[in-house]
Amino acid sequence: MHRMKSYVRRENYSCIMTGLAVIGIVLLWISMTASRSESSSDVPTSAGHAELLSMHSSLQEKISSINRMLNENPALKGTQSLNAGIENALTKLKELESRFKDLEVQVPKKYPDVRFLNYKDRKRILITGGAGFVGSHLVDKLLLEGHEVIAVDNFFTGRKRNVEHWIGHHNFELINHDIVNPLFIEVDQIYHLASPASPPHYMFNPVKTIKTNTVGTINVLGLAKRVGARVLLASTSEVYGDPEVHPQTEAYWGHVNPIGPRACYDEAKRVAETLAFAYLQQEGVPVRISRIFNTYGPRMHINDGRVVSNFILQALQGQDITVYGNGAQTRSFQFVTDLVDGLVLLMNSNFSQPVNIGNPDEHTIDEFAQIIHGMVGGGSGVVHKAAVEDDPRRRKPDITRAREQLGWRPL
Ligand SMILES: O=c1ccn([C@@H]2O[C@H](COP(=O)(O)OP(=O)(O)O[C@H]3OC[C@@H](O)[C@H](O)[C@H]3O)[C@@H](O)[C@H]2O)c(=O)[nH]1
Repeated sequence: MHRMKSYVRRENYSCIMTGLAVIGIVLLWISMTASRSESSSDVPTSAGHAELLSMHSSLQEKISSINRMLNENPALKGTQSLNAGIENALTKLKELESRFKDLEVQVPKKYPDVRFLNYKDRKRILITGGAGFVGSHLVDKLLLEGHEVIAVDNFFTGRKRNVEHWIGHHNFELINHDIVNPLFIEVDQIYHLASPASPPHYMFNPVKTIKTNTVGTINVLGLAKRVGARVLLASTSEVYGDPEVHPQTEAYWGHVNPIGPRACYDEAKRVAETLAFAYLQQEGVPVRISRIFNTYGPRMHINDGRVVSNFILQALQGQDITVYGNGAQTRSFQFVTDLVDGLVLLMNSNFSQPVNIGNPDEHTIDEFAQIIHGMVGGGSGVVHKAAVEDDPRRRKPDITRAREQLGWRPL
């Protein structure tokens, strides 16, 4: 909950910061324009820069001469030569703006510092769904550790802005590709995360969700077989369905309605696990299977539709917090960087059985609504809406296996 508090504060803070940033950018632009003309001799010169500065000073001269003309003879206002002068100045101003844009692109980008790994330790790692909420945090971690990362995404729920801070970095590549189609690429490891994960998103196009998790998984496992890569499958706590065992251990087979609205995700992820095991047993592909429980953190989309972002958004906007059903259903939430640490530990372990990655700190959704309300404050009430069909009533991971096999637990 300590993590949750700082997350909520950060979300609140980021709204204010966005506004300040916009104002800042405008002020910065103005000050850059002014300071470049004032201190042209101090500015380091490149060909484009020097040209820009001379354009700028000639523009300034022109505007001063127009002003001089105006001051000396106000009767000139509206004459042909003055109009031509102003038009000329405006054209030059437009050119100047476009040169600024070009130069901005040329300014070398500052990237986060990445560790140096020698060629033996450095891996080429593919992340399907690499521009998504979890995928982008994994991109950060693996790049910072010094690996080469190729992120593949079809941008259905992923966003370029989640990884834009790495675009252009020599260790990073972003490919717009739908994993339902085969991919030919040489890699050492594959984190297979591609799939919508929020219930409203995966229910939006159930057939596509099934294809992504079945055909997409076959493509990933086939690729791993061809190039000898290791695969980590992002499975889910939803393979337990509406569980009759509590807390859920990996040995529990689950309780899923095969034709319910959640089946497109739950059953497709179950098939994905089956496929991973078949490729392990039949083809010897090294696989790792993570069963990911509810997760929250930065880069969750504002319209993600899951409970954490919905409640925070509603509370920030002073709207009623909408609890589906009676609010007695339970969940436990882990912070996204804990999850990503667990995924990397699992990938690099020798363990091929499924492993729960989640936080055992369980709360009812009603309690959770109160927690968010308490943190954000404001005038929101809590209202109960119709229950969601097949909504799991209790969910809490047993993480004994993760602790014993990986030495992992949420911080
Ligand atoms: O606005 C809301 C949203 C959700 N909820 C409730 O909050 C609980 C959690 O719902 P979420 O949509 O966040 O997530 P769910 O637990 O249903 O599914 C999630 O499970 C684990 C992951 O693998 C997936 O990311 C996702 O499928 C549910 O009981 C849901 O009915 C609300 O009461 N109000």
